[in-house]
Amino acid sequence: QEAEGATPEKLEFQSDVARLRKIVINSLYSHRDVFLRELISNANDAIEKLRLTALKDKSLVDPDKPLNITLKMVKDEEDESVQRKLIITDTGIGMAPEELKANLGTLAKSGTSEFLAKADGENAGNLIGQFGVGFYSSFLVASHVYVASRSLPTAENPNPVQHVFSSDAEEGSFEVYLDPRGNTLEHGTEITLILKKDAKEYAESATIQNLVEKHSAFSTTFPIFLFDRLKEEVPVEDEEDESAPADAEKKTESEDDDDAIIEDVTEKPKEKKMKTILTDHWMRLNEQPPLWQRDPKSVTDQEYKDLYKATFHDYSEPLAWYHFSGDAMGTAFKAIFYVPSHVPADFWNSGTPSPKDIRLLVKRVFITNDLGEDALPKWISWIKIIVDADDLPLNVSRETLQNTRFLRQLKNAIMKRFIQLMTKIAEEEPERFTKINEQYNPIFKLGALEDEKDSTKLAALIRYDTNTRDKISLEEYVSNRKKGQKQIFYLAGMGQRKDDLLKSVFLERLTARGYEVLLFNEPLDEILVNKLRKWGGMKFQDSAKSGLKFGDEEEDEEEEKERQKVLEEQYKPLLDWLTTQTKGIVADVKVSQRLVTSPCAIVAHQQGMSANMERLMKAQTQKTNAPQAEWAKGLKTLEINPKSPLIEGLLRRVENLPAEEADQDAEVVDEMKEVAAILIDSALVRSGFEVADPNIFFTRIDHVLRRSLGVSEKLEADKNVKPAPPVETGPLKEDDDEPDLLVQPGMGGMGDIGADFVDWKDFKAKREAEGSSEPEDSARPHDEL
Ligand SMILES: Nc1ncnc2c1ncn2[C@@H]1O[C@H](COP(=O)(O)OP(=O)(O)OP(=O)(O)O)[C@@H](O)[C@H]1O
Repeated sequence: QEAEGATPEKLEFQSDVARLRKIVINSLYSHRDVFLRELISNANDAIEKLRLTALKDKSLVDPDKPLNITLKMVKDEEDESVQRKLIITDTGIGMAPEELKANLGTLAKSGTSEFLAKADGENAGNLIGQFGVGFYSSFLVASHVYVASRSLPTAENPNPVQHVFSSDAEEGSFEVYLDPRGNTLEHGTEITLILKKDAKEYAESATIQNLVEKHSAFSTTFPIFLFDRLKEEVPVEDEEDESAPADAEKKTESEDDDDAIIEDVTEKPKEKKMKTILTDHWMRLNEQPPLWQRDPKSVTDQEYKDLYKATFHDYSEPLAWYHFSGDAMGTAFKAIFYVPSHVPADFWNSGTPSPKDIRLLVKRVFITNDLGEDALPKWISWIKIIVDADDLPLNVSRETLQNTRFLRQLKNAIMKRFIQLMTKIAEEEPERFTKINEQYNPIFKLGALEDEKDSTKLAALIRYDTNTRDKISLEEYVSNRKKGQKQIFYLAGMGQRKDDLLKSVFLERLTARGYEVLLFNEPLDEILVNKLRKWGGMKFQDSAKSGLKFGDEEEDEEEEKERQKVLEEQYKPLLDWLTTQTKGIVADVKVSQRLVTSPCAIVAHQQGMSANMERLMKAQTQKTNAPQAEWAKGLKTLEINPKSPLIEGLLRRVENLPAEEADQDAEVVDEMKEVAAILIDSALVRSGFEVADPNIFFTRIDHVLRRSLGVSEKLEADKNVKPAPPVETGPLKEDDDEPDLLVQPGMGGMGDIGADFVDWKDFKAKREAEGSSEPEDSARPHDEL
């Protein structure tokens, strides 16, 4: 009687699988070793799944059955033509027939479509390192793959039957059928690779041992056994016993009685007959205890890196790691955390972090990698950790775990160690730290903002560019302060390049005098200094705000005050006049002490909002604290540079105005007002603010340009344009092959765009009266656009 499912069901691979298999088979030849790592990793996952299921329902799994991975090679030493096989078996969760179809016949893996998209354009060989192609890598070495699998019993199916998935490397289809051998597996999966002719070495014990040691020693904490048939030379036992000394040769040295008779006994080399026998061994390959259980002194860097790659499926090397033991709530644990080569691409976009890379084990057994959203604060949620606790109850659920003080203490221990590690590297290995900092500088900023307790320690790790140096710490800034300097100067311009920041008006005097200024161009910079307020006893001072003090003012305070007084008197007419011109834009007009070359700048008050903050607020939300924000925005001063020829010129013009308004020439006054308005608007732009109405700003510039070119300010552009034809009725005519032209031959050019509406009929009549036969006149050249 034929059992159900015994007839093979032939199925086509999903098209993406077919593509992936092709890429794998064709282009990853030089990386084909990876197949074993991928299959062992799948086997480990399957056993971990089984272990977790068994924690919930013990009746499903026989506790006496071992959880392991076995590797077996099948070959005929005598006959090379016999195809060799490698069989990888796990006692994991197994797959039901529909899972065999779905998991191995379709692509559900997240990274694979990305792999496929990239693999089309690039050498896929380079990509394997980044992605790992899972099960399909079997086809790198196998011409045919059989996957026999038996799933765990369930309530609906208390006695699952073993099925086989079979697929040939050459075909785009696979078959799933009842295993004719019956249930050879208790539960789990057995993958038989029929090795290609050129992949014979994968049936050699030495090759397999070497590969497991290289790539998979850390992929699993479950034992990996290799079944090996060893040749051994053993003595032939059923030979007659020849152990008696062979013909002792008696040689009389002397016949003299006094002399002892020395017998020289030479044992004739005993020709023991040997024979070669084959012995079967199950050899444990990953015998070392898991790396985190070992003494850190006995672990090499390479081993740490290999563990990282195998555990977190990241093929780039970690930048740093830390291996430590600790105690949380009386539970001893061992842990290793890793700093990956990159912060995950979506880190800044994702709101609430849900760290997926804290692998919690209890007594070496994997429990979970989902410790919930609060497992770690956002700033460090990217870290990758292995924690092995000594005695948490094995069946802890995620919810219970989340509430344990164990987790809270663990979290604190990890953060503390991370900061310690970074601080140590920063102090002892500056070059290495520079590399880490390239990736993690914004993370340190976020940490300093988020973490109340260790804010200062994290801020000490931040590196800033300045107008005089690159990548310095706040500590280094403080030790480079000038005599008397009590402020840490900074200039903030979110998203601006360093070169642009260096050109800022606010740096003119500071740079000219040789003071160092921190350059901020990331969103968190200004927010962070507002939180820190001080560093090493020095206050942070925005160089674009009032209140800036060099600290040496006292030296020539009197002289300076006198100079300022003279200038203020000299410029009083201009200051007064500008005050009336700038109502509503700035609160004050002053003679500047900070400008060197620029004619003027807009400076925010100490309590006001810097240009950078204004932009930040605008980018985040338009409405936050609207009235306060508006008030803060108003706190600005226009500073004029008394040494600028432009300002001097304006002063002369103001001085020349007749005192009585009635006597003033209206045209001259308008012209001056326009110049003042442009000056203020450009000061706003130069200082990083936005002008209130860019259109008016450009109209004013237009006027000034006309004046300088001697073009009348009243003359308007010709607004006469061809209006659109009347509404078309009836069905739409198909376009013929004529090219689309933006402007028809003989029609208006630039001046037409955006001009006023002119009635179509009037226009047509006018053009006809002018004798135009447009638009057919294709001989005319096209107007320039
Ligand atoms: N030995 C196995 N036991 C049970 N299920 C398996 C086994 N090998 C593969 N599978 C199932 O087949 C699926 C596809 O495997 P594949 O190796 O292609 O991708 P993956 O393991 O999900 O991803 P990756 O290999 O990148 O980690 C797995 O997700 C798993 O459900």
